[in-house]
Amino acid sequence: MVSTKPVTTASLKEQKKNGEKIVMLTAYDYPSANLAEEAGVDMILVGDSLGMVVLGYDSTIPVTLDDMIHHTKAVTRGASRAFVVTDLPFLTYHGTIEETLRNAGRIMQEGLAKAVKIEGGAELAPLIRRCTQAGIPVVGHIGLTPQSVHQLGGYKVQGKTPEAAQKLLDDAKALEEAGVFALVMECVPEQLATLISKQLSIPTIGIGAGAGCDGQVLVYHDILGYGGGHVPKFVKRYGEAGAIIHQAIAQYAHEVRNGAFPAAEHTFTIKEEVIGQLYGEGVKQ
Ligand SMILES: Nc1nc(=O)c2c([nH]1)NC[C@@H]1CN(c3ccc(C(=O)N[C@@H](CCC(=O)O)C(=O)O)cc3)CN21
Ligand SMILES: CC(C)C(=O)C(=O)O
Ligand SMILES: [Mg+2]
Repeated sequence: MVSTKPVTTASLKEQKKNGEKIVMLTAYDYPSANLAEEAGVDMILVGDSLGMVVLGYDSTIPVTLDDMIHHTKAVTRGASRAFVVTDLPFLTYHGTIEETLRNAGRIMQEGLAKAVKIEGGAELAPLIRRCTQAGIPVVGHIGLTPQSVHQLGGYKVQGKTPEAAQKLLDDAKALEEAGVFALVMECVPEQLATLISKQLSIPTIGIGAGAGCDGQVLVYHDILGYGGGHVPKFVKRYGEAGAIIHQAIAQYAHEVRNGAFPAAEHTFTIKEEVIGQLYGEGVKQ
């Protein structure tokens, strides 16, 4: 039985304490948020992956704050129980703290998200403190951070060397200490993500980080088999929505062309005498 109580930062922490896995899924619009909510996900992420998944860019870098607000508005109209988190996009949290607060504030005031997510490690600690002091809940994101793809040299697994693994552990602890209420770990080896999850008291949410995290997140279109592009190895497909949609559109096109659509039940009529009168008056056909 899926609970109907709204998810909160406190209930998420409780889930970790009780060993109940946290389910997070991205959504980018009203119908996807509705479906995610009805299916009982705990958290919805309005990810900047929307740039690649629904806007057709080849990275998350072109995504703007206005794009994120636009999609967040649609998602929050479709979700009431699930906890909605929105990504701060590329370069919207690297200026002054005042600018960052204004940007995060717009996500919450205009988009009505309950929290923001930012990519990066210990260097973000002062910023996170200021956000949480201002009442803005923050989710951290370490490991593969797609906004740095051109520095990382591609979408690759992170934390494989002893130094890189130690840095991820140090970053995770620094982010917890700075006040993030949850931490996303992307493309991190399972043993390392498990160790980090055990050492933190806040929930960890993995994507390509193995089964030892406190929760999992995946991209909506990836689990549904809906959408083109490269699908990462960590994705499991739970549906074939793309194939279903393709088949339906092809059938529609076929029936328009052969006249099977529209049929009588899709058609409006008026009384014969009304149209007869018009014909009688010589209406042009
Ligand atoms: N549709 C979609 N799903 C995602 O999960 C996703 C996006 N888009 N866009 C933003 C980021 C980019 N992500 C990605 C993209 C590619 C790989 C990838 O190809 N990884 C390699 C692993 C390479 C290695 O072994 O180091 C793979 O084979 O999966 C991983 C994460 C995750 N995010
Ligand atoms: C893949 C998840 C963690 C994300 O940041 C996104 O969807 O943008
Ligand atoms: Mg993202």
